[in-house]
Amino acid sequence: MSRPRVYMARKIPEKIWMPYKDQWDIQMWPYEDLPVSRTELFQQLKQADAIFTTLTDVVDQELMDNGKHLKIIANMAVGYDNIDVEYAHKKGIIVTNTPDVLTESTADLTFALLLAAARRLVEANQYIREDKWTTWSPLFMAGTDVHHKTIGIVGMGRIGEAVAHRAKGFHMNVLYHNRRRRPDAEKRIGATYVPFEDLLEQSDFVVCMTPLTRETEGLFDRKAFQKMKHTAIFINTSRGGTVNEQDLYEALKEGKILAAGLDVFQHEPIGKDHPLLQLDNVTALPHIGSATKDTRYQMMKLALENIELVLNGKKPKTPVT
Ligand SMILES: NC(=O)C1=CN([C@@H]2O[C@H](COP(=O)(O)OP(=O)(O)OC[C@H]3O[C@@H](n4cnc5c(N)ncnc54)[C@H](OP(=O)(O)O)[C@@H]3O)[C@@H](O)[C@H]2O)C=CC1
Ligand SMILES: O=CC(=O)O
Repeated sequence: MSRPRVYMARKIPEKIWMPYKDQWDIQMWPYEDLPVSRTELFQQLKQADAIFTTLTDVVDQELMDNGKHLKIIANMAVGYDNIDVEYAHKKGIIVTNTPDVLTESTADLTFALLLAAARRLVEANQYIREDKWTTWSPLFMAGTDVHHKTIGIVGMGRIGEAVAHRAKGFHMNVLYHNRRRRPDAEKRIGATYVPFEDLLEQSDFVVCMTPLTRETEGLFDRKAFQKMKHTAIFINTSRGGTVNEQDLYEALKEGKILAAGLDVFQHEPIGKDHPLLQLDNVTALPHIGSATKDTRYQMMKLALENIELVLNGKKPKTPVT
């Protein structure tokens, strides 16, 4: 009997896929630091029973129509906005993601970014490297306090709640907004549910932690930034598409808000000429929310476990429904 064909759209360490090498006919894109080309993915899909994707791989109708044997798309990410899930389901293709295993690492990074933006860590580091440090002075690199301030989390899901736990450690007042209230999380954390506009008006730190959907696309626009305090700091570790970047640029430039910490951008990767990088009050990271070795290995393993289950006719651990 022929082995199922599994296409890995990104090179991952051998130790992760080795356990499957006798069960599957594994084909792999040969580069770790370069996304698979669309042409290659299109070709590979003709024969693949399963594909392992990352968030850089757009899997749309045209590609799926080419996947005559395709049973599962296993995305190595909790977000799945790169995949047309509705169409996959119509065709009976299972889509899986990697929730939970990355929650704590992403919350750590989100809070680190919040601290870095508030206390101007990157700017200060750059200052010393450029040999500009001459003396201590009373308001030199003076930032914003985090402790005892109000944090507003838009998207109080798995990662949002983990961020809230960290905020509590800093004695912060936690507000949140979701489409649905979460009384369980309110009790666990001591968080308060508020309408979106109230969250914007009352928060010292506004953190976006929603998935990118039709509803959240461009959620943070001129109107939203205008509602925020002039002293507010905006943090985004969800997806760049939730923000209108032109509006954010103007809000930061005109002092409508104080600063931003961004791990994600509308079109990634961005280059050094990106308008937001011209502003000192932006702390920017290259989409590294879940980037610890342990977490990334767990994400890869979970994606492969999902493939194994589906190819063996079983339910995957973490299906996207
Ligand atoms: N920067 C990085 O490297 C990483 C980024 N991410 C991003 O973080 C996102 C969240 O992950 P995770 O916490 O696991 O996901 P969850 O699904 O657990 O949480 C998402 C939350 O967003 C809320 N939400 C959805 N739509 C809206 C809306 N229109 N308005 C307000 N709230 C909304 C949901 O509540 P409700 O349905 O009630 O509205 C839910 O509570 C991922 O989708 C991904 O895009 C994740 C990991 C790493
Ligand atoms: O952005 C990362 C993810 O897992 O989603």
